[in-house]
Amino acid sequence: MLSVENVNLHYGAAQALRNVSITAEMGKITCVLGRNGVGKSSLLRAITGQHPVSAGAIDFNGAALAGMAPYRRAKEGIGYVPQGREIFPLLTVKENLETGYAPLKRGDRSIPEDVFNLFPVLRSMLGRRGGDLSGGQQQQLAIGRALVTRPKILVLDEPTEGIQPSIIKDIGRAIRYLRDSTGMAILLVEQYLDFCRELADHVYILDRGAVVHEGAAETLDTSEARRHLTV
Ligand SMILES: Nc1ncnc2c1ncn2[C@@H]1O[C@H](COP(=O)(O)OP(=O)(O)OP(=O)(O)O)[C@@H](O)[C@H]1O
Repeated sequence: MLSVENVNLHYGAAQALRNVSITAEMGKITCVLGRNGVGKSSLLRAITGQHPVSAGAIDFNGAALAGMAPYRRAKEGIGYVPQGREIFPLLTVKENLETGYAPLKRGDRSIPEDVFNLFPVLRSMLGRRGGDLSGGQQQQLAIGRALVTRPKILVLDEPTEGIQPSIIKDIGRAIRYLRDSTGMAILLVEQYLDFCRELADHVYILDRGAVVHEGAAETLDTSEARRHLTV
């Protein structure tokens, strides 16, 4: 289980997270909803080690993460799919996937078959440059690359952003499959309410850097959620 407890995060004098506490359980999909600029990416940066926290604790399966370098967190099993995909445009699809080998021992360095079963387009495009892929294909590649690291928790930053509906469906199917077949934890930040409601087991709403709602997905009050998602 991932546990974020009373975390504050600052950019200089500006506070982006205020006393944020969330948990993401193994075998469950946890979704953090919020509109632009409320701190969703900052929360994931705190979890993956891209930005230091100013207060609070982050634990994953008993290991304290705060202060740990991002590559060490990857070794602990934190797989990250960043906002905007961050694909290497001049590397091939295969090479992009192989960048996920970095936290693995030499003997474990292979691309799991699941990556191609979930996203068959990646197999057919292995020799193409990342930059030649469509946005949806790049999103699938970014998820595939995170899966190469053999994560115990997959952390995704707005995977539906700018993606066409058919690929959003594929990504939803993949996330559900990963929860059900591997028992990994999945933590998703989103502003797409319907995607989140269909997939999530547990939902948080973030507003102005603070958690303003927490509960089981089936009890989510959609009109309250919409209120927090509109400017
Ligand atoms: N590197 C930075 N330096 C200064 N302020 C930042 C930085 N990154 C984010 N912020 C500010 O912190 C706040 C939270 O940003 P964050 O990116 O976490 O929000 P978000 O919910 O992920 O939004 P989006 O959906 O637009 O990515 C915003 O006010 C943003 O302007």
